[in-house]
Amino acid sequence: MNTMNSTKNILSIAGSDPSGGAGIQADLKSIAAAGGYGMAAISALTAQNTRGVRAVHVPPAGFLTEQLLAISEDISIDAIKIGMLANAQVIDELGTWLAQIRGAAGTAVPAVVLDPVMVATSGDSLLDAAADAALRRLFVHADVITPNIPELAVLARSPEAADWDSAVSQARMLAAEYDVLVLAKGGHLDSERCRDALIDADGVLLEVESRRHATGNTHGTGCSLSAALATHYARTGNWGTALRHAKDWLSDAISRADELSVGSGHGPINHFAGLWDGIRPAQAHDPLAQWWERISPIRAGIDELGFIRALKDGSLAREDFEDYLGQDALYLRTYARCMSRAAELAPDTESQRFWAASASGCLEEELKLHRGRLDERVPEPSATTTAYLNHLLAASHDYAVLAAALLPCFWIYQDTGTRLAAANHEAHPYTDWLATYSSPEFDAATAAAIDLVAGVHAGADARARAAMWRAFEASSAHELAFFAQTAADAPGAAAGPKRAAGLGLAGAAGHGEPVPVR
Ligand SMILES: Nc1ncnc2c1ncn2[C@@H]1O[C@H](COP(=O)(O)OP(=O)(O)OP(=O)(O)O)[C@@H](O)[C@H]1O
Ligand SMILES: Cc1ncc(COP(=O)(O)O)c(N)n1
Repeated sequence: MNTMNSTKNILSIAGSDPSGGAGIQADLKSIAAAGGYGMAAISALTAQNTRGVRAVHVPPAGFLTEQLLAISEDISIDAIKIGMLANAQVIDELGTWLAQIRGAAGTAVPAVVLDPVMVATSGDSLLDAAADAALRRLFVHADVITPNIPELAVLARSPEAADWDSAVSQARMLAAEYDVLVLAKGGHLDSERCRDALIDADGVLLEVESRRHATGNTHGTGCSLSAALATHYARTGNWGTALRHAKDWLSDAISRADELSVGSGHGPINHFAGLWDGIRPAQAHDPLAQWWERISPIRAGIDELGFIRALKDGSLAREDFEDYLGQDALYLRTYARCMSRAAELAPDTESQRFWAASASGCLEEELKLHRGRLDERVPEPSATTTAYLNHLLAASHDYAVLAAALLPCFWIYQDTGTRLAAANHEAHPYTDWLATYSSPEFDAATAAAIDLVAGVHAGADARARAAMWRAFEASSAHELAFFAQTAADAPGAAAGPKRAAGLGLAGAAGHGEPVPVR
């Protein structure tokens, strides 16, 4: 028994998301991030990841009651967050338990935030269509309900709100019908700012807003917001204050979602970004690890390319592979020149040797591989290849910037190659190519290049560091565009070597005149 603890006990009643981004997993993280003690009673099991929901298993509804009673007979509950409920039976079991604990004499009544989860971000249904009436019966036990725009429309029996004013008026109707506070959320609207408002029958009580962060990693934002709201309410006793805290934290967690690297679909938000700043000083002081995290959307984009997937499973058309190798051969010639230039500019012998050896190795080994496959045919450089090479040549005036610009070719190839190599086998049509980029020698060269750039970064001033990051990021975007330039990813593009990536990679493709590559 713990009597000295003023920490609030928060119970999440929700579904499980094994990938950790939504459901009880998101709730427990959000509760902890908000300073609460988290508990979880599981209403349903999902098999899902960042790409979608594959299956749902709902345990017998009575077992939810078993879990709830085990908690409420022992532990004082300060607030409850309710999420996915799956079907009417589960909802009714929960309603019975809520009526019991909210009506019990002599105990404090826990606040209840109900997130009426109906459909996942991926579009998969998480609530039986027949459960609508049961869900509405549950509202009597809730203090706040937090529907998103489509859920609000279903509950208000109206067409989906296309603007904020319509969302507010639907929320107001709902608040009046069920005598409950409604948190209207603008995440699904097509607006620059993300507005949310706490609304009762008379109108808006409080509106909060944040910048709309440019990320696809918003899986579980609704779960996280409602769990944080319940926790902050238990701590402060004020819905307005609780919403302000929850929204500020959520906005930060969304803005730093891309620092995580979880899955290739809609990834989770970064629940502990603020906390980790304090307890992961090594990470915070490892700038190259931060660069690597910051380009995670680019890396995810490469993994998703049709070219990479076809290369992995061996289904890539030979013509596409040869188109790619042709561009790569052109690229490597100038890349080797740029490494020679880095050797020339290098401030110490060791760095000079590294770049010179890499330039030589690049010409000997990689062009040998290409010649074997390309039969000495050398194509014209594509606009995408040209743009990447122009970027490297433009960086060649400054050693620090050039070193940073050269790094993604090592690092991204090594990283992508490691995953491609896992699919390699003797009969793979591109087996020698896959083997080259996943060799221990290439791993060692990549590690040496990272160390070398980290050393340059450590000795650079703030301005030079910013320029290094920009060069690294731009090269990474060029890597993505380079991989994306085959027919596998640009089916509508004109055939031939000039086809540019059709992926909206503005700034990374199609600029400038061809560079002298020979
Ligand atoms: N890109 C974004 N940038 C900033 N805030 C966002 C973004 N997307 C959503 N939000 C915020 O996240 C919260 C949840 O919003 P949303 O309307 O998407 O609910 P939801 O659909 O229930 O969430 P989800 O289904 O993604 O878990 C709201 O506070 C919303 O304003
Ligand atoms: C178990 C569970 N609960 C809720 C959601 C909704 O979250 P999102 O809309 O972000 O997919 C989910 N996907 N899984």
